[in-house]
Amino acid sequence: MTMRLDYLSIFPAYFDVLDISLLGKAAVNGLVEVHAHDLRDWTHDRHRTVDDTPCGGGAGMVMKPDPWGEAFDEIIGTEPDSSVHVIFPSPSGAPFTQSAAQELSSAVRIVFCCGRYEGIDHRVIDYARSMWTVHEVSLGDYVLNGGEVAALAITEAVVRLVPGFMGNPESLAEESFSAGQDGLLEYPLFTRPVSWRGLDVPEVLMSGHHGRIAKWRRDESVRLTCERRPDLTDSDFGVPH
Ligand SMILES: N#Cc1c(-c2ccc3ccn(Cc4ccncc4)c3c2)n[nH]c1N
Repeated sequence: MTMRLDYLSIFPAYFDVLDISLLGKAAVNGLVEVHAHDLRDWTHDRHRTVDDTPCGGGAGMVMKPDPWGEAFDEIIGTEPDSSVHVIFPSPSGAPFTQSAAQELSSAVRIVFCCGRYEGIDHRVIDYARSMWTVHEVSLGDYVLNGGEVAALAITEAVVRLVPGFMGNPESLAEESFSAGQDGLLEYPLFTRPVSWRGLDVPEVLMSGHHGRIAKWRRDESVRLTCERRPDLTDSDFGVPH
């Protein structure tokens, strides 16, 4: 099954990068199909205007609904279809999580609506909700200038989970935030040389004792999670007091 990804933006060139690396390979393998669109193609004035002043006053500009609606009609269609997932990156969106990425990895179609300025006229989101499955999501508690970077990050998080994308799917199970990791942060990683600039690989990892190695890794995941992400520790994870 091919996942179709559409990107609506006034800077469609942001998505040229999707031709590179694994994502490019996935497109070649037919796993994903990428289409980037310039929202200004659905404007009709000489200046190709996509924004206007906010109703009720306030700073900045708001993206007009008309170009979005016409782009939706052409790109997605005019009939409701809950199998189409429409993603609006937004600073006021719900935090995007690994479980959301997991859910979206089985979608047949995802449309990213990348706003700029102060944001998109809310009626665009309301209209989209009446037609498709809509996700208003945020990457995190910091401010970006638009939705494109978020769309790229979400794309990578989702597509890497599509069956057949990763050469070794087993590696997914041990990553931070993966279900296989019990929601813990990933343990520290080491490779050769065993000694590097006076720094050595922990002896336990060279012991060949799989039980001890597994315990060290679990303990390190719990330690790191307690230190850096207490919000993820909804239990003691058997932390020794
Ligand atoms: N996802 C996500 C985001 C964004 C984001 C996303 C879309 C748009 C469209 C326009 N802007 C600029 C803007 C608008 C209003 N307030 C502040 C900045 C965006 C920011 N910022 N921070 C995140 N984690």
